[in-house]
Amino acid sequence: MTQPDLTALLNLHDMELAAQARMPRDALNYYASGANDEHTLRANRASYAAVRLRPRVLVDVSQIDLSTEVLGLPLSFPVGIAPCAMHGLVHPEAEVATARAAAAAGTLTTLSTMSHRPVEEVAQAAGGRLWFQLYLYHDREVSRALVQRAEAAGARALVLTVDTPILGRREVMLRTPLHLPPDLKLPNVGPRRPGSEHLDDLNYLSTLFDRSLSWRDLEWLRSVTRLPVVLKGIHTAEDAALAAEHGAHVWVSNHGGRQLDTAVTPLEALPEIMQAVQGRAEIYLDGGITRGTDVLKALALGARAVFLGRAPLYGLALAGEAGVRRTLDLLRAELELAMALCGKVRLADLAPDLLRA
Ligand SMILES: Cc1cc2nc3c(=O)[nH]c(=O)nc-3n(C[C@H](O)[C@H](O)[C@H](O)COP(=O)(O)O)c2cc1C
Ligand SMILES: CCCCC(=O)C(=O)O
Repeated sequence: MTQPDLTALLNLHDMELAAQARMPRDALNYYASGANDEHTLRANRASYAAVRLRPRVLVDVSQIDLSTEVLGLPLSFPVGIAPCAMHGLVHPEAEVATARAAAAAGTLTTLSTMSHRPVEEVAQAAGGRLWFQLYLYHDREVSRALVQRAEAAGARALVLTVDTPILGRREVMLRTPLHLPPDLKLPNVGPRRPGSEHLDDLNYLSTLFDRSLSWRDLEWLRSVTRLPVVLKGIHTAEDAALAAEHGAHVWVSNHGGRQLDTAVTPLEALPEIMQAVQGRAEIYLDGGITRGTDVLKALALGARAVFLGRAPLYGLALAGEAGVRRTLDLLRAELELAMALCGKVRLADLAPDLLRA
């Protein structure tokens, strides 16, 4: 297929529609779907639109600084890439292209355990701008080896996903199951189905995850790594407080509406979480971000940075590294414009008073 004219795609919605028109049906279903009735999937996006801004005027906005830091890593703007499985379904360079684009944009990628490229190769492409997402296996020795590989490769944090003891019920995928190409291996995944040459389906993969995972296992994780730990999939003040007590950072997320349908949206959950954590941990957020004003609202409520799940995948499907770069550049430009129109010149100026109560 010919390369699309990226300059004609003016925003992340345009990118999404253009990508969807080119993607194989089963991959599209896998990327786009949410759980059950997809209420949370839709609500994630709608919750940004429902919040109104209170812009200030007559502020000198001739210089706008979008830079920040996450766990000590400087970012050129507060938007990173969330871990998504299997980038190879839509582009041969897979996670390597995504990591290169993020690094070139001065931000970071979170590599999924379920990636098509090995963590060592992606770490090299990411030039140090890499976090590693962990699904914990029943077999702790397999997980220990994976954690140590990620650490040795140069990942700067471990993102333990805590909202997926069992895969959510994505009914679109039950109707059209994802065909996992046997030639695409998952090089960070340990055990294979006995007697099988390849990892055949998502539900089988999810049976490798340890459903008994609990707060106690954080001690174990600490015993095998010195990297900072971020818990991804926190929805409540109670769990955010526990995360902080366990010395972990907090990634507010409902897994892009793919796990528990009708779960609270990240923007709704953020205020109680900020209140509970009281600065003891860094707070990030993902889910439904497609506009610069979405980023602005999450930061105004206290998130240090936000992450994109599906949007970079659509960029990747369209044009590999250049497509992911376009996704990030569009959002950066929108954020800068939104800051200017709100009379804000640095991220530290963003506070809840920017939003109508
Ligand atoms: C196709 C796909 C695969 C995903 N794979 C993972 C994964 O392997 N690990 C994980 O923690 N989250 C995974 N997620 C969830 C994302 O990290 C993120 O939480 C979510 O996509 C954010 O919502 P957004 O897509 O609306 O930006 C996946 C999401 C999608 C869409
Ligand atoms: C078993 C793979 C899970 C990947 C994932 O987290 C998702 O599809 O949302």
